[in-house]
Order: sequence, then structure tokens, then C-alpha cells
Amino acid sequence: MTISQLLKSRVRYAPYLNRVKEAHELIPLFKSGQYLGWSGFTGVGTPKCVPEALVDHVEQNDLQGKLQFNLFVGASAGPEEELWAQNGMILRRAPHQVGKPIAKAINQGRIKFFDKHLSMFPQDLTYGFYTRDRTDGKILDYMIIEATAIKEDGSIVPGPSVGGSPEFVSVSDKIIVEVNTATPSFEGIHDIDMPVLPPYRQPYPYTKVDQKSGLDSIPVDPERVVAIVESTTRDKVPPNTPSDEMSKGIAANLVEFFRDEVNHGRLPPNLLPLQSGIGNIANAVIEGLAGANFKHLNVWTEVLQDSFLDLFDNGSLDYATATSVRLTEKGFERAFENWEHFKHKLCLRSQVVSNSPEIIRRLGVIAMNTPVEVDIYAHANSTNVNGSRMLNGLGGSADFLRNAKLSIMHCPSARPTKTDPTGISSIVPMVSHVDQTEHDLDVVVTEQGLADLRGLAPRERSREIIKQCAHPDYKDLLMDYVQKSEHYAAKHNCMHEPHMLRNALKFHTNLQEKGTMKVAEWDPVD
Ligand SMILES: CC(=O)SCCNC(=O)CCNC(=O)[C@H](O)C(C)(C)COP(=O)(O)OP(=O)(O)OC[C@H]1O[C@@H](n2cnc3c(N)ncnc32)[C@H](O)[C@@H]1OP(=O)(O)O
Repeated sequence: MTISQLLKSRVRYAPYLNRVKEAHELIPLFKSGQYLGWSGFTGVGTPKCVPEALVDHVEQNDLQGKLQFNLFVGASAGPEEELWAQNGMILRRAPHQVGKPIAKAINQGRIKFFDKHLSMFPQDLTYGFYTRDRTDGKILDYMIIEATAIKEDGSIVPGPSVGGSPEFVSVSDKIIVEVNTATPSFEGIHDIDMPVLPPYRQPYPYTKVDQKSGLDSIPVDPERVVAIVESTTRDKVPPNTPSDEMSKGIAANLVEFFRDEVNHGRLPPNLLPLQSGIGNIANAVIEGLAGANFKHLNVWTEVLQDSFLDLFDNGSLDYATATSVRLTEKGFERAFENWEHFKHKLCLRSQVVSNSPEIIRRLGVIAMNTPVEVDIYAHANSTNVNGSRMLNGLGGSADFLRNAKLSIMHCPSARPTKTDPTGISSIVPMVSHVDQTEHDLDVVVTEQGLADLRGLAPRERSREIIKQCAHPDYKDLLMDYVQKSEHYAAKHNCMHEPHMLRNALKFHTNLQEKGTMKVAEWDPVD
């Protein structure tokens, strides 16, 4: 087949040019039940051509539910994964996903999803934990990885994400590389630490966000690379919801808190490395920080969203390191226009390093993530609505929140339901699923205010969270819950963290039955 000049310029290891294939030629390699790894993290740097060719194959041959794979991606993949979910092509999936079709398939019980800390997932895969029932000794059958260049030694230069690719490549029987020629080469932007298993593992040496000591590409045994496919499609990240009064309110409360911490000497004037989670609210909070006039900020995070470009542009941000730059199409255009400037201020690492608990603690990272709900004692639910409907997964939220110097969760005080504009309170008596515990969180912030929980006992915490963070529609209800629980607990000598178990999840059951968390009254307890 003819090989484009652009592809030739990106593939500098000549023997690979004999293995260039069209995606559809690779279909016979795939058998139902195989274990596959994909590159990508939060929808960028994912393979596109081979997954799409497999979708076409399934759709044209009515193979829905008959050609199914165990699929592992560092975090969420792109729209191709949604098509796989719609076509019944995913048997098992970990560790984080985004998109309505895949969440729907998980919640209908059609995909077996398991949710693991992103810092741990790739290493646990290399340990063979997830493939322990295989009898052929393999871990992954195929790794499909998107590259933006191939070096002279055959090693792979990823694109806008590194994620779990170093680990996946190291344990995959065969490797398929999609070289994306529509995206500029990201060569020079990565710092990659290849996995080393205990007892031989050494400490990651990083003491500053811009320190590099790894490789600039992913080494691979060229014999295992079975095909090179040219990809000409860019990543497609949907636009973020514009910030509104609510998200601006959260950001303003946080900025005031940071200024106060600086004034009291608990943070330096340029703060400490920032981590910001995924989603609209996290994006809006960073937008708010961009207007706050902090200087020489640094970022140690897992995902950079569009709002970080504002921080770079206005000179507030000196350096950012992550495992993924999840920019929208507009965001990428903006970044590529200024690429030479931007690429010297950015480093992409593997997710086991970006999310390494040891480094997060060493650097004193300030972690900010969005929960589904937080309870009056500061346990948080990041994943399961009403205790069982999976949204996206835990991601790296607990990697950061457990280990950060300041662990902050931000969310709106209330969310709408179909029948009630404030039908869901983000502050609840007891969370219906726990991802972050009271032992992890320092600060909860909503547009109403900020609860600084450091050093507070649970009964002080409940008052502070309700007073500062709860929506006015729920303040009295929640205080009534606290008072009744304390009355009950005093009688039964369980005053450390008082609860009325009969009522603890009544916000949730009321929501299921009546479409609002506004309970008419608490059930009596003796
Ligand atoms: C890759 C990474 O791991 S980055 C590191 C951090 N990772 C995480 O924190 C992972 C867990 N967190 C998340 O997945 C997100 O932050 C979320 C879902 C909790 C919030 O996402 P945001 O985009 O900021 O908030 P938003 O208000 O738009 O909610 C997203 C969806 O969750 C739904 N949701 C959120 N909370 C609730 C709730 N209490 N009850 C019902 N639905 C809820 C919203 O209704 C919305 O649904 P829609 O898409 O159908 O409109």
C-alpha cells in the first residue's frame, strides 16, 4: 500500500514501514474474550482507526454481543468506546469511563466495570491481578496505542496523554500503533518511567513539578509491533459548560481561603502545586483562579482542561505536569497556535507517577475535586448516585485527596431534579457510597461558603458543613437531623459521630420515591 509522506516523516524506525496496514486488515486478529489495552486518558490520545473498524465489522455482520472484549484504558477513552458500548463489544472495563452509553451499559449490568485508583490500576495489571484466571500466562493480547511519532529505536512517542500505556505496552503480547498525523508530534513533552516491580522498585525522584528523569518515549520490543496504522483524526472532547454564578461562587470562596492561608503563613504566596479534577465545576474553578492574580503557580495534576490555558496566557502559571492534556478542539487549536511556547511549560508523565501518593505528599499538593455528595461528617461519594448508579468512576480523586497537603472538595450546594430546582442536596446526612472518608478531607466548599474542617471533631464538623455549605432549602432539615441524632446518641453512649440509622438515608429514599430530598419529617427514634 502507499504510505503518506507525513507518515514516513513520523515513523523513523524503517522496519515498521513494512508493517503499515489499513485498520480493516487487522480485524481477523481480534477474537471474542481477548484482553485489550488502549492508550488514552480522559478522551485524548486514544486509538481511533482500529476501534472504529471493529465497530463497522460488528455492525455490518450483526455481531452485537458476540464479539466482546475485556477493555482496559488508563482512564476514559473517546467516542469510539461509546460505540463499543452501544454495540455490546465490552465485556469488562476498568478503571474509569465517561459517556452516557458506557455508563448506561454498566448500569444495565451489561458491562462488568471495576473502579480502581488510577495510580494503582496499571501496576496491578502488571502484577497479573486482573488476568489471574488466564491459563496461557498472558496479560494483554493486544495493546492499541496512539503515537505522534516513532523514534529510530522503534520506541513510541505518545500524544496528549500517557496514562497507563507504559505498563500496558510492557505486558502486552502484541502491539498495534496508530500514528496520528493530524496532530503535531508531541516529542519532547513526555517524561516516562517504565514499570519496575517490587522488590526492585526505586523511589521516583521528583521534588519539583518540572523535574524530569524518565524517558521521552515508551520503549518497546519492535518484534511485538504487528502493525502500524495511520490515523488522521484528532481527539474530540466536547465543550465544557460555561461557568455560571454557582461555579463562580465556589471559585471566589476558594480564592478567599487561599489568600487567608497565605496571610497566615500556611501556604507560600505562589500557593503549592495544584491538582484539579475533571468535569465542568473543576474547569470553572480553575477559570476563577485565573482571575485571582496569583503569580508563579505550579500544577501537579492528572488532567489539564481548557481553563489552564488562561492561567498560562495571563502569566499566572509557570509550569504544569499531568498525564493528560484534555483540551477541547478549540483548546487544542489555541495550544497548537502557541505550541513552541506552551510545550516548554508542560510535561506529561505516566498516571502511576502523576497520581503517585508519595509524590503528592512530598510536594504538598493542593487537591480539588468534585463529589456527587458529601455528608455532615465529610465522607464523600464521587461515583455512585443513590449508592448504586455509576457515573464515571473514582478516577484519581482519592489518590490526591488522601495524600494532598490540602484536600478540598467543591460542588454546588444543590442540584435540580425534574420536579424540583433544588431537589438534590449535595450535603446529606450520610453518603450513600463512600469514596473519600472523613479522614481524607480538609475543606468542603459550595457556592454558599467554605467549611474548614481541619482539627474539628465530628460534631463540630456537622455544624460547620451545614452552616457554611448546605443550600438554604436544606439547612433546617439537616440541623434537625443533627439535633435528633445527638439526642438519640446521648442516650445510647455513641456521641462520637451521631446518626439515626433509620433516617440516615432518608434523603435518598425520598429522592427515589418523590423526586426531591426534601423529606417531610424525620421518623421518630428512641
Ligand atoms: C480522570 C480523573 O479522575 S480526574 C481526577 C478527579 N476525578 C474524580 O473526581 C472522579 C469523580 N468525579 C466525577 O466524575 C465528576 O467530578 C462528577 C460527575 C462528580 C461531577 O462532574 P461535573 O461535570 O463537575 O458536574 P455536573 O454537575 O455537570 O454533573 C455531571 C453529571 O453527574 C450528575 N450528578 C452529579 N451529582 C449527582 C447527584 N448527587 N445525584 C444525581 N446526579 C448527579 C449530574 O446530574 C450530571 O449528569 P448529566 O451529565 O446527566 O447532566
